[in-house]
Amino acid sequence: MVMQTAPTLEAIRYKKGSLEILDQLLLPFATVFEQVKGVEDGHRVIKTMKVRGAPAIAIVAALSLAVELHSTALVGKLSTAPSIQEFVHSKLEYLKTSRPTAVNLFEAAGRLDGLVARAATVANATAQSVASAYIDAAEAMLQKDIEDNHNIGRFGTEYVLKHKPQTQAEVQVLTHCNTGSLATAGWGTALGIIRDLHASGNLAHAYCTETRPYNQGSRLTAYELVYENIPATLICDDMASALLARKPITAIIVGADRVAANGDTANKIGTYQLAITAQYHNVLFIVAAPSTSIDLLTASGKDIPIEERAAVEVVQIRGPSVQENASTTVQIAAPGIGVWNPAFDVTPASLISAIVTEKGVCVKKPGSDVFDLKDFLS
Ligand SMILES: CSC[C@H]1O[C@H](OP(=O)(O)O)[C@H](O)[C@@H]1O
Repeated sequence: MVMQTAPTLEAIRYKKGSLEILDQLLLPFATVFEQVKGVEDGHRVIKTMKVRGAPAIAIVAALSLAVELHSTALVGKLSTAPSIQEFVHSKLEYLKTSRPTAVNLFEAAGRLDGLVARAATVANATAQSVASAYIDAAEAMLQKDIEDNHNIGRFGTEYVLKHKPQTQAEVQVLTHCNTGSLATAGWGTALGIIRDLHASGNLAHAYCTETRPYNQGSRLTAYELVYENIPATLICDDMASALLARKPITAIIVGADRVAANGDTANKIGTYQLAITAQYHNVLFIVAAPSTSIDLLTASGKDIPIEERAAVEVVQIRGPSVQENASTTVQIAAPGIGVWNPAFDVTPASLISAIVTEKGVCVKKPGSDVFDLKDFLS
């Protein structure tokens, strides 16, 4: 473990052969980076949510295998192109079992698997050439994600400014969960739009929800907003409708873990009720995600697998520990109570105003209740 004293919003640190992730279980109480030495570590830090957020999960999974492949000992052991290909395939299959809902992990695994299969069949392919092809592609994901996020920010800002009510001189937004630098390679998706609105002088105020049970809002998004000096206020999840009734909120902007072909969107639990209240209050409801979050093979939201997590996340709450660089949990529910803890819900396309990606903004065709994402991506 590498201890850090200065706060940082860099959640993934990579250089060839070395990967470190910021342990998000300890934020905002301590900034501690943990080494990810290979696929076993990668799977564990994703499953335990030391790293989380759909794009970050995919990147850390891919880089954990890059680190393992970089080990010359391994390429020495697996001396042929087909043996490396089989090794990569089995490791990617294993990484896919870490968390089920965010499709970015499955998209990255499928793409890298195909790339390695092709690299293994070219003339004169060697173990080293196949390993290098994988490593180069995994490394490219870091830069591509940051570029995509900046484009999402730009397109999202344009959309909000074009569609905000004439009566609102200033933009005020509400966001849910954490979709910022901590959930991506950097900048963020929904939080990237909020950053862009702020950087371009168009944001009057941002509100973020606590996001129970895991508190990505109060622990992570609030931390990022404070760090960036963005004028912001934290609310409890059950205050959202009151906020929309009392304040001139321009838009609710959220991320996505998986967007079905018709636009139904799986995102952090609580997103669905925010979309309902947005429609009731005639507030824009915007989903922001890279195109890798769009799953054209899943027709609608009813086919999206929803992760259910452990009861401890609901009956306990995380706080600072007396011990430096640590956090602890406190029981907040009556012992013995039953718990249901779905990590995500599905917001129907009909409640979503626009889906903002790095390729542009997808809206519904006039008279339609759903999006045509196949057409949008073609
Ligand atoms: C840009 S990240 C998308 C997504 O990831 C979060 O889930 P989790 O913290 O459980 O990994 C949340 O649903 C965000 O909107």
